[in-house]
Amino acid sequence: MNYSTLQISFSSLLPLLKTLPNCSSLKPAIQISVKSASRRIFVMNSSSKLDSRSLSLSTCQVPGLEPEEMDSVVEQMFRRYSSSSGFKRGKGVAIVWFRNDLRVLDNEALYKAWISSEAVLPVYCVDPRLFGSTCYFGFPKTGALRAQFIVECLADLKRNLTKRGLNLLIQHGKPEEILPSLAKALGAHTVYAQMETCSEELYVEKMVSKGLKTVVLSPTSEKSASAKSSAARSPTFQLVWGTTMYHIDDLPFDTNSLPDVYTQFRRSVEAKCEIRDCIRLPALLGPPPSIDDWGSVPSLDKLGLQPPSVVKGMRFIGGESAALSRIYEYFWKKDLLRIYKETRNGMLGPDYSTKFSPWLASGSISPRLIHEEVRRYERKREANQSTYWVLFELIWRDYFRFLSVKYGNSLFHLGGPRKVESKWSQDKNLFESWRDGRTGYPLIDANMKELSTTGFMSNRGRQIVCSFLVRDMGIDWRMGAEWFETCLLDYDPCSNYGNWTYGAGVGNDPREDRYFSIPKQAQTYDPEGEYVAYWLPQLRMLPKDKRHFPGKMLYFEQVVPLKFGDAGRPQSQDFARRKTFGGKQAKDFRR
Ligand SMILES: Cc1cc2nc3c(=O)[nH]c(=O)nc-3n(C[C@H](O)[C@H](O)[C@H](O)COP(=O)(O)OP(=O)(O)OC[C@H]3O[C@@H](n4cnc5c(N)ncnc54)[C@H](O)[C@@H]3O)c2cc1C
Repeated sequence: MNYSTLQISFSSLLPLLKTLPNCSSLKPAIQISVKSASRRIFVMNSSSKLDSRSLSLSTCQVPGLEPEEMDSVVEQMFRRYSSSSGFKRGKGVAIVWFRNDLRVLDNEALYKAWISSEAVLPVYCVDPRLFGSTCYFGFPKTGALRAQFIVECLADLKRNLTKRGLNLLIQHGKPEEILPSLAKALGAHTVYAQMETCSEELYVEKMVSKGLKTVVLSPTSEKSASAKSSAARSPTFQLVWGTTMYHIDDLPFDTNSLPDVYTQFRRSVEAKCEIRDCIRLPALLGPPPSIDDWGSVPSLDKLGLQPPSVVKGMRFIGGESAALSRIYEYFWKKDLLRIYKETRNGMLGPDYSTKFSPWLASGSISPRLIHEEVRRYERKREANQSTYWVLFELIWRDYFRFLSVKYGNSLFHLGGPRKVESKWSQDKNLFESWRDGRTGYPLIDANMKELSTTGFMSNRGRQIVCSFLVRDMGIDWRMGAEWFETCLLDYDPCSNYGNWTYGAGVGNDPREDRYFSIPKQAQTYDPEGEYVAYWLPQLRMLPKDKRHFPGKMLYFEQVVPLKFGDAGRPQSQDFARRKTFGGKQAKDFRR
């Protein structure tokens, strides 16, 4: 029997849908999988037991809500996280430069811009450098899947700002050229933005700040906030902290003395800091200054990328509306928060973990809003280890962000924060077999195929493929980290490079140096081989206990002949490293 997946784009369906009643609020990215033999529409139900015979067909949308349900969730959430009280406002025009904070709710930069002015101009710059190449190995800096996700985030941000009486100006080019010229044209007194911590982003901030200093605002300009002052001045550049759950100013230590052990960090912040409430803005923020051309959300073609299509696995929808809907779906509708701690190490389907990371990385949702929702859930339903554990994981995210402040560029260097000297290979063939999912180890290959097909991989999968690349293959960990940078929807420099340095044993904490044995991981986390059979259909015909060890007959020859000892460790930990060492070392020039 032949199966096929039929992907129907929204634009091709739109003329037809418009003729139907009650379809005015349909959203893009509707994906329908059709089982061609029976014409039965198959939509993967994440909470049902996954049947690997049908799994080759299934694509599921995250969040899995219907458009009407999503609209009503977003409306409710916007009401809950907005303020009804009056605010005293400033004068003139302020600009908000959106970067990795593509949201309206709990956005302090937007709040400060609004409160300090009579008119706010929200701006996003499509910076060509984000679509260049990675630093050492020249992979695409932003792969098509993440680009698509960001484009959807921008479309949603524009919609949500418009609903609040504002709009989003989208311009193509470098922020250091766009923002000063906008500030000059509008006489804006301040440019607000969310603060970043890694050097590529800091470099752009520095250039923006330099550019703004060259702008001279006329003291008599009515648009200027300080019209009363007689001295000519430049627009101010104000950076606002906003990426973490705990605010950097509330930490009980200076970031230079951040504990090097996660547990010490966590215990200390839990005991001594409060998580701030979300910032609440009124429902109406407009009108914005008058702009002739607001620009449009870029197409993937315009970014020089092929539009991707997710034919299997999870298809994440970008934007704040989708993020709020996912919280509702995961916490309230499916009640999965209650069991997160037991399910979080899964690998298959949308519901074993929250899947918040792509929205957190793009800033479509703030961790503080997730925190408030967890507390609300605890009050309304129950507090248990699972509700706590989501916060526990978000503290890991905070920790990697603060570590990037403490350790700076060493996070990207071969020796990592501890400047560990070890020899790595850059064997192209080995690396490509890992990247393309051709190592001959189903658990590795399935995970790598999921990554390139969907832009997502579970935390369990990430730890396993990282360990395999660096410990079994002995490959330069930065090759893996840069490939993740290309592919991940949730790519975040701090979490990505922080986790890779841990995986490679060069992180700040020497005790975080773990080897993941493939047989043991397979037995514990995919005992029936469902996950590998989903991504590698050729394994489906095998009995479940053979799917992880198919031998050469059905599968690629294994590229690294591991000799597993009793504990599932290779007999010599340095086996692969010695065998493959000899590749050219990359020059350590990153960032
Ligand atoms: C090699 C490697 C690379 C990684 N690269 C990234 C990355 O670029 N961006 C990214 O967001 N995460 C990264 N992670 C962390 C983690 O794998 C993902 O955050 C998680 O899988 C996302 O799925 P989720 O949202 O369902 O997580 P959940 O299990 O539901 O956790 C909730 C949230 O906690 C945070 N979190 C959980 N685990 C971690 C962790 N180990 N480090 C930092 N934050 C964590 C995430 O924000 C996540 O959304 C990486 C992990 C490894 C081992």
